[in-house]
Amino acid sequence: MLGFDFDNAFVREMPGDPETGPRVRQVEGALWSAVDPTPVAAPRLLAHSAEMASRLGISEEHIASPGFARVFAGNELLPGMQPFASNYGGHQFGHWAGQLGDGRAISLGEVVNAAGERWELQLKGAGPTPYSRTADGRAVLRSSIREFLCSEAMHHLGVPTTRALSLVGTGEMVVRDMFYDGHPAPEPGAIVCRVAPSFLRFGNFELPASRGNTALLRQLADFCIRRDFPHLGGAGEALYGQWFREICEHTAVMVAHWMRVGFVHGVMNTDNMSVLGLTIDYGPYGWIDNFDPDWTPNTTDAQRKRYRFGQQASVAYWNLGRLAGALSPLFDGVEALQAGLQAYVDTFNAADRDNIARKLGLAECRDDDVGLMQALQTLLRDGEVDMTLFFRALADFKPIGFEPASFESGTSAHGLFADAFYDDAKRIATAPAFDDWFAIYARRLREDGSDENGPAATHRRNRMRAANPRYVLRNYLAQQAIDRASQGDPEGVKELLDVMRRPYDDQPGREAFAAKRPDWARSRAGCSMLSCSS
Ligand SMILES: Nc1ncnc2c1ncn2[C@@H]1O[C@H](COP(=O)(O)OP(=O)(O)OP(=O)(O)O)[C@@H](O)[C@H]1O
Ligand SMILES: [Mg+2]
Repeated sequence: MLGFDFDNAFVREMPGDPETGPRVRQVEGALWSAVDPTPVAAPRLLAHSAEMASRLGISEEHIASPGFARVFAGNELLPGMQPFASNYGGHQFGHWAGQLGDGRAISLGEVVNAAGERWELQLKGAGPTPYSRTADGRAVLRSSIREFLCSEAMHHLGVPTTRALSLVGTGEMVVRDMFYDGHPAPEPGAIVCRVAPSFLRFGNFELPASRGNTALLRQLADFCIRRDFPHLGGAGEALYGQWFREICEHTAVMVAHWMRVGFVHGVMNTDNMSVLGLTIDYGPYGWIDNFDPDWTPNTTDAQRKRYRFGQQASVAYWNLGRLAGALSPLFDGVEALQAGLQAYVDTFNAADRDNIARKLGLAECRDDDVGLMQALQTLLRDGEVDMTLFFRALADFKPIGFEPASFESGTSAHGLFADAFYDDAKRIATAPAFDDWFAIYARRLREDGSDENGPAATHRRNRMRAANPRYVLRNYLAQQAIDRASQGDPEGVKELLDVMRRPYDDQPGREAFAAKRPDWARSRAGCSMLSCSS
């Protein structure tokens, strides 16, 4: 019926909790607990990803049937499904938090599709588990819409990510104190089915390590290598070393993509870091509007801004350090772990340079170009310039015949970028500095042999447009879709998803989705500030 078989390797091969059901508890010596989703009152499919469905071999006809909504609300299990919550710990905001685990995520099973790909299906918001602690195991519609949309938007942007298959309304209300200010209120509930080859997180390894259970740690590491890194060869420490190195490299590539597209994860705790280097846990994330490396959308982190945009590469390194510590019982010395961390640095730097070359339209990134990008970023920050609009427009900059001062006087370059500024006074104040920068940039492009309208310029523009998206999931766009869905109309979610399917293409008639943040959204909840309460 669904066109796939289940092959539940994790629960088959890894030790599980002897107790089943959702009683809250510490679970020692086991990596997962069997627990069923709690049925909901009135499942209703609000949106789905056609790409993910077809990848799994699920037909559109099946998606439209009531059975689909029931299964992906957790009301019905298909043959072969073995629901479980996984047991993990984590460092939250720099501190070891002990056992956390899937408190509201319940995996249904591992699918192997017709192409032989393995995809784990996981419901987020499916009800209480042994790891729910004091919370309810549910998720609200607004946060589920955000997770659903961003998972797919990131995929289409080329950023490694967990995917989303479906968004199902539960027909039940969930009480949340959105700003932790003593005003709890009921909100509609929803469940996302997310999909990934593996949901293993750094925290899955940290927890057995923190309890001194090296045998369990080793069992999990061996399993992860076997299932999720089958291409790695060798044995023993050499194999573990290669594996850790790949985790580091994948993490570096992921964060470099975040920096390229202006994504701020918002809560990079080690329990939210995937060993496959997939973006996971779309909670209080946000997108950069005006370029500001110090910005974080997460209101819980507003004071220290640990997870601000410009800090993400360092935080990922710190997180990998925690993972290295957890894995250290598998190693005699520290060299292999240190080499892995160094591989993170090297991979990130190489990816960052690649970003510079592609975003600026250079054939390659020379040492001086790193400074050129840094100077530009300072200007973008000082001038309060929209990151997405600016880089997109940069492809149309004409280096030949560019005269300094034209930026200020309103000809040439200026016209291209005028729309990217949020503040007129700042635009005027930074105009001379932008002029200087464009003069250097124009010279640099001419050195690269860019012609005005010939094939070299076309090639450069196409390359830039493939690195600098026209459409990103701006915070206010997601909020508008949420507002509509909260009134009972999910069409806004579907339309936004459709726009985000082709983020690098100009889509005539959809200019509004590329518009910079409107004034009303500057300080509105959900648009520039996101609560962890989800
Ligand atoms: N409503 C909830 N009910 C039960 N547990 C929750 C709830 N919200 C969060 N948790 C748990 O709190 C911990 C940290 O939460 P965090 O916000 O990082 O994750 P999350 O958004 O629930 O999910 P994930 O990381 O699976 O995407 C996790 O163990 C998570 O399962
Ligand atoms: Mg989480």
